[in-house]
Amino acid sequence: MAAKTLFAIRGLTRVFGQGDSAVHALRGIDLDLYHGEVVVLLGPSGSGKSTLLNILGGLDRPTGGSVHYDGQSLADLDERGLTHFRRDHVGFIFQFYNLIPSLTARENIELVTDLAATPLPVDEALAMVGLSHRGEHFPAQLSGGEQQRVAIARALAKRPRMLFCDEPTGALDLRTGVMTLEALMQANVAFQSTLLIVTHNADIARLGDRIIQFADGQIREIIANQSRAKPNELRW
Ligand SMILES: Nc1ncnc2c1ncn2[C@@H]1O[C@H](COP(=O)(O)OP(=O)(O)OP(=O)(O)O)[C@@H](O)[C@H]1O
Repeated sequence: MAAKTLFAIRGLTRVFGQGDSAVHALRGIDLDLYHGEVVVLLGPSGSGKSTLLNILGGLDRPTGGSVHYDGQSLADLDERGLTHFRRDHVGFIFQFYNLIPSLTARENIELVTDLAATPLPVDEALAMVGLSHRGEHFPAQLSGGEQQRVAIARALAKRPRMLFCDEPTGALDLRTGVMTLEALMQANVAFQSTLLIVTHNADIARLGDRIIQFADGQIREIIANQSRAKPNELRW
């Protein structure tokens, strides 16, 4: 059976600014993302990776082309519709964890579970990332890797169909990076969440079902990976 398309992206462009100072961040992207797959996006700094994630996640709008999510054109959604799309279907993981410092790990996750349609209980989300014992701690009392896992628990708690991960291990060492990636892969296994992982780290690409090589706002190559590596097999 053919894989179900979650995102259909056609002729996508994004230009920042105008005239001589215009930056063509995306120069015509055609891509399908399939339900339940893990896609790794590799490319040099400034090649447009974050711009693509922001548009797919409903945080930014394209200059041209189209994005359909499960058949729905994102361009047809008003701001309220985009907010619902983000809230109900997608999770974001960034390099710097974006936790609210004055809230405990549990309270940071509750921010999401209070709004989501069918949330995971907070304790289950914490358990999935191996932090059951840390729910009452504040971000400043947690290591970088632990903070990132709280951020992942927060994203997982909405059982997202799509998880966008922008350099999720960029600030972490190997050991904590591996734990972080294992937490992400849990979402893929437990909820069949589609993962789109942006990284500079070519070794992380081995986790993907497909590896997309980006350059200068365009897709240069898409490589299908027949034997996905496990996070604990990676080295960097
Ligand atoms: N809001 C903005 N205004 C103007 N230019 C922007 C804006 N956002 C991104 N750009 C430009 O668009 C291009 C693509 O940026 P983007 O952040 O998508 O690249 P990236 O591949 O994610 O880079 P990195 O790996 O360094 O995060 C860059 O030249 C960047 O300077």
